Amino acid sequence: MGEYGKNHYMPRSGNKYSIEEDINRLFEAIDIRTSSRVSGFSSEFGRDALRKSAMKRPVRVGSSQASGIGISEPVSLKQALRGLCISQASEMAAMKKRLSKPAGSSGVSEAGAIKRLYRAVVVEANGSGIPLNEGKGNLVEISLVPEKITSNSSDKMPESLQVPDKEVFYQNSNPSDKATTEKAIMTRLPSPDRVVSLVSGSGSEVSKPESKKLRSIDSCSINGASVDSLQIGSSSIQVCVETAVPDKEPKGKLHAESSLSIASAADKVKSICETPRLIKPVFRNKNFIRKKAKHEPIAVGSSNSCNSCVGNDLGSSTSYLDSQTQEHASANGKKEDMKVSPVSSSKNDSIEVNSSVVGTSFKSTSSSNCNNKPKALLNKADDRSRSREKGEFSQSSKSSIGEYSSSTTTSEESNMSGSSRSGSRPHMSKDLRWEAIRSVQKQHGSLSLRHFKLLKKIGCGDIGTVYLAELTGMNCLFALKVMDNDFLLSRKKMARAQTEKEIMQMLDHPFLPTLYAYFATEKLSCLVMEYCPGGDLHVLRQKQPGRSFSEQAARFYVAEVLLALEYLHMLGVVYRDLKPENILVREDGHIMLTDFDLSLRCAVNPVVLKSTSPVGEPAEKMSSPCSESSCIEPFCLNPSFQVPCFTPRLLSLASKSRKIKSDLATQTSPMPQLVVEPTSARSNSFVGTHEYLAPEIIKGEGHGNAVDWWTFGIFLFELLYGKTPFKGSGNDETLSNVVSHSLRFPSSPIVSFHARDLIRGLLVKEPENRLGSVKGAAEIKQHPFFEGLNWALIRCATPPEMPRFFDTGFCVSTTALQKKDSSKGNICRSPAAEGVFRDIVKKKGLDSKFNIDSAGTINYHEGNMADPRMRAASKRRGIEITSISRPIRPSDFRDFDLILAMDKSNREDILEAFNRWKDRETFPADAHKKVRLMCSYCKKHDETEVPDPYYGGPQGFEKVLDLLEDACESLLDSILVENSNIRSS
Ligand SMILES: Nc1ncnc2c1ncn2[C@@H]1O[C@H](COP(=O)(O)OP(=O)(O)OP(=O)(O)O)[C@@H](O)[C@H]1O
Repeated sequence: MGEYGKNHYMPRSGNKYSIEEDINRLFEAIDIRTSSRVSGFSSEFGRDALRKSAMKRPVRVGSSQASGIGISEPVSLKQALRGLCISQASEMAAMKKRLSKPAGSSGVSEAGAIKRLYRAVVVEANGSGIPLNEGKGNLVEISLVPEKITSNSSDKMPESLQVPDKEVFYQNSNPSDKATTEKAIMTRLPSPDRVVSLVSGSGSEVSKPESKKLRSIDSCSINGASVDSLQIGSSSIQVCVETAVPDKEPKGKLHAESSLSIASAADKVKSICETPRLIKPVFRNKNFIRKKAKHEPIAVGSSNSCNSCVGNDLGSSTSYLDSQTQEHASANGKKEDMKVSPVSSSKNDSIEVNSSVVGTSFKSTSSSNCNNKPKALLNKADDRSRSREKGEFSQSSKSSIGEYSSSTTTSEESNMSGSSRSGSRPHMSKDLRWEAIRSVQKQHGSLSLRHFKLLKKIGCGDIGTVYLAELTGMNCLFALKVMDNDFLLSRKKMARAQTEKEIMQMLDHPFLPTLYAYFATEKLSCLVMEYCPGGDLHVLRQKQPGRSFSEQAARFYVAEVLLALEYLHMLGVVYRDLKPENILVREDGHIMLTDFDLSLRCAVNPVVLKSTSPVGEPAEKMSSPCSESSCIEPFCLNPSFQVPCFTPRLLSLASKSRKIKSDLATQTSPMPQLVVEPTSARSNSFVGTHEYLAPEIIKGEGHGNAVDWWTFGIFLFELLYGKTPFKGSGNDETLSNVVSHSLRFPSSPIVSFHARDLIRGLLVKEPENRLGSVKGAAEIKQHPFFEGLNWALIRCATPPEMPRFFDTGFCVSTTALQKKDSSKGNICRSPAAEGVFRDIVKKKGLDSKFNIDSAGTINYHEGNMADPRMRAASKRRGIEITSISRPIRPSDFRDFDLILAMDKSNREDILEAFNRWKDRETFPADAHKKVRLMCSYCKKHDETEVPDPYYGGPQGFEKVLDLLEDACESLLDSILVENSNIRSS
């Protein structure tokens, strides 16, 4: 990690970043004679020479002269391997975890994985005698196949869902194909477990610690090539050195090959996402295109607004939910089940439910929605619903189209390893939501719908309805996606639901959703996900001046989306439905890419591409390794925050031609590049959203990973210009425009050259020439539009916009305060005390961060009080922070000294509680007047937008706590004075 690691992690923890050491040791242990061969190898790592050599030719494995990964380019391979094993965005989280754990405590060793991976590559390269990359010449392929999460027995889908699900798979296949494919699946599966897992697809966790461990390497020979399969956490990495693999599979024999490929071991390392082209898309497909219900205003209780709306069956009206909410408060679980059951006549409600915790979450910086205020969230969700109903913001004309060719899924399934996967994810096992889920499971044996209180319907999609739900008794909020099995079966959407669930089970990334649990009954299937209170980017864009984001904000959002897509591609998932509507805003302002039911799953073959250098290219044009410790490039050894390393400097020259640009990018990246892109993925499904559909999908030419880079271009365009580039008056015209119209940029708003250049590179109609299609996200990240961006730390960056409402409420008390006031029993909060508090924060220049609510509560504008670090720090200081997930109660005013109400929308609740409390308690006579005064004070500060220097960092917490402590003390003094006044009067 070099300076980077030292600067940013070591001082805090005192630990070293072990992965780098491990890698270094690994490389030292290998007899690398680079220096003798490479002239000019003078620096510590011989970077100059390495760079030159790297630029001349791609990596050659097994060749006699200085070839082989790690021999001619040890540094770059090292970096490449690191990049492979830890996606850059999650690297931070992984490090955090490592640093917080005692050495050796983790079952997963990324360094170990790298070693093994490296060993496998080098051994193969040097000694196997296997014909190496004859056809491809210069590529070492490392297959990274996401491992299928298997179900445990309790995670099986209901019987009724299994067979029909297969039917969905094969809906468009002829019987013989189906039989072949089924047979192929069965042939490949070694154990009944796997059959269950693949057929039911109801995989879920096995969150046992040992399953995190690096597994043994299974070796096999595939078509003469050696394949080593190595499992790291959730992924099985298969290392192979194989003969040339065509980038594109030949067309025409797609279906047959699917079946065959499933049966053949070679498909472990090959993409087998071939799908028969069953439907000629383009305009013939338009009958299948229908508007997605979610884009229609939520019609309460209407049946046609959303076919899949479980909520309709449930009685989806707001009033219903409200009443349900109330009933929940008093009724038993049975009643809840009945309410939730879509056809309640049967009271099924047997909601037997085989639940399973899927894994362990991370989200270290984002607050958990545990202990929040459901009511507040309810209000917020109400607001959002109202907005939709009014068509104010979220009325999007963009509807997803999901027309699958069925065998895609089949082949994808076959690619998933059937072995058991640890449910544990390498991040934040301490997430309160996991604890809450586990606790309920422990208590009741399993998790079911009756354990959730549905607070609000958030929205309705193509395959299900999403509710804001509280895990009863746990003060934890989740988004609960409820799908009606009968509906899914009758509409042949079971495969989509299955795909979504299976993909979500694999995810462990800051910008992708965490699936906490999955359970199903005969009637319903439910996904328990992380709840995002910030709405979606479509809505957020509409709120911007001019309905478009500033370039800075757009850059932030697209960068986070890029990292999410990169991670998905590494897992072999082509997302296919990128659009602002599918990007939710977390409460910390960072994004979450959702909705995977249209995604394509396939194998991915990581490729280490060695850069080539044109003869005579002056060395100065190549980015030099950073000697000045000023590089922000995560792969750089000397990163810093200002000057990007390896960023192409000549790209502007290349704007005339994608080809030239790509070459230049290669030239300026002297290191071999690791490309983990599902480049050979192919599907003929007609899926996506009209305005976002890539030309190759519309033309029915078969598509692969490049569709995500097309949609990425449209997405950036829309964020910047407030509209998509090819939108026509109707869907047909839009599709026609996509295929035939050239890209034009509106004259306003003014958008920078770099942004336009990036869009131009992405919106190339031929997928093979599109930016990102060959080298994936890495290529896009290098574009000057992103210059200066610190990819690894973006999750800690301050988002352009925080959700308007903090949907969390916190009550604070200090033990000291309570003791001091024990004589009185009740602490009487007074406006005078609040005045003192206000003065203090004002004096400290922090009055825009804290204000006093009309109810006399103190609002803290930024930061996340629920963060476990915050809690731990406050505990050390004897301050107790209790986060609550319910409306404020009158007694809270007695029990807590400070009530930090994070959600301004629930002010009325607070005021009501306050008034009820005050009626029964002693209170100064002028309270009402003061309350009014504070109200106007509050209003003023509502409008204040302040940067957030305290957000996210430990020092920030400390400062907040300082402030809090001061405030508490002052408050106490005033309270005591006030109380004694009251007593004496
Ligand atoms: N985790 C979440 N937190 C908050 N809101 C969510 C969450 N997941 C989904 N939503 C919202 O719920 C609504 C329905 O989502 P859902 O994914 O079911 O439908 P969709 O996005 O229309 O996708 P599809 O129809 O393809 O399933 C959307 O408005 C979405 O923004």
